[in-house]
Amino acid sequence: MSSVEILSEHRTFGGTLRYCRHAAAATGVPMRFSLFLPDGPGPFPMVTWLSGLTCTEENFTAKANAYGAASDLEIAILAPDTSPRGEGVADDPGYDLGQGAGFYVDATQAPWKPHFQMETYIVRDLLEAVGAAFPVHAGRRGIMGHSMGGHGALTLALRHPNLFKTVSAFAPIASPTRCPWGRKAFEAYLGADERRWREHDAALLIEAGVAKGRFDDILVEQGLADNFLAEQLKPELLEQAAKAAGQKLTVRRQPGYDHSYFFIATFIADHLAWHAAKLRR
Ligand SMILES: N[C@@H](CCC(=O)N[C@@H](CSC=O)C(=O)NCC(=O)O)C(=O)O
Repeated sequence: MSSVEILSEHRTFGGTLRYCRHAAAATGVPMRFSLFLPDGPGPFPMVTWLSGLTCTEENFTAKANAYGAASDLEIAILAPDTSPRGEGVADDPGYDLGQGAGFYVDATQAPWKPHFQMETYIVRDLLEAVGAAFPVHAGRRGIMGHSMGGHGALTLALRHPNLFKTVSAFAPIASPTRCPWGRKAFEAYLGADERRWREHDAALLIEAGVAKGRFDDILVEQGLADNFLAEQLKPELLEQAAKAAGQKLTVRRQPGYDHSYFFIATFIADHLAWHAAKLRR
């Protein structure tokens, strides 16, 4: 179990936002995360937010406008970095691979394998470290994310039964095996055998019935002015998969909204309320 170092602490919306660092066995390098806790003894239900390409643990804290709602709803929000970082950690000149683009999978291929173990990092090291250091409820966890992080939220929830009770996503990469961002990352991290890719594809997992009996609904928010919608995101693939599997999935399409945190900030309170209501049951 790793200990958590608090790097800074900020009062906000009647709660406390902390930036933290801890040693993580999976990635082999120190990892950073942010955690918002409402005031009070807890233990609080906790929603984990997974950010998208190019993000750190700071994009959500600065831009999502989430903490007023989180305070009112008395839920914690955990937001990790999107990859291992630092000297000695592999990288790529592209914004969509390497540092800042971990895709929430465990890499099996060189040069990524030694540190890019983001799935195990999130579901084991991060949740254990936060659970040991802060008053959060292990049985009341939700997960959500944006774009690459929407793919991460959906696939981690689907692949790890009993870890998360609720899952939602903003403009998620619905089917990474069928879009350029996903295909590039999966080939690099998981290798050329596309059968391994399918295990990390939210639409294919839903179609295979993995969500049935576990999630009474899955909520997806999608802006219709999102530049990445047609080529990278494809929410219709989630809808087709859910229909085929008899899984309830709600896609809310929002005219005029783009891919940015302005879109996220507009609808984050709705998602937090949706998670909070289910996590309280
Ligand atoms: N820089 C790239 C696009 C990068 C981008 O849009 N990143 C999004 C997530 S995209 C999918 O995972 C993001 O959240 N950026 C951070 C922010 O604060 O907005 C390009 O130029 O196309």
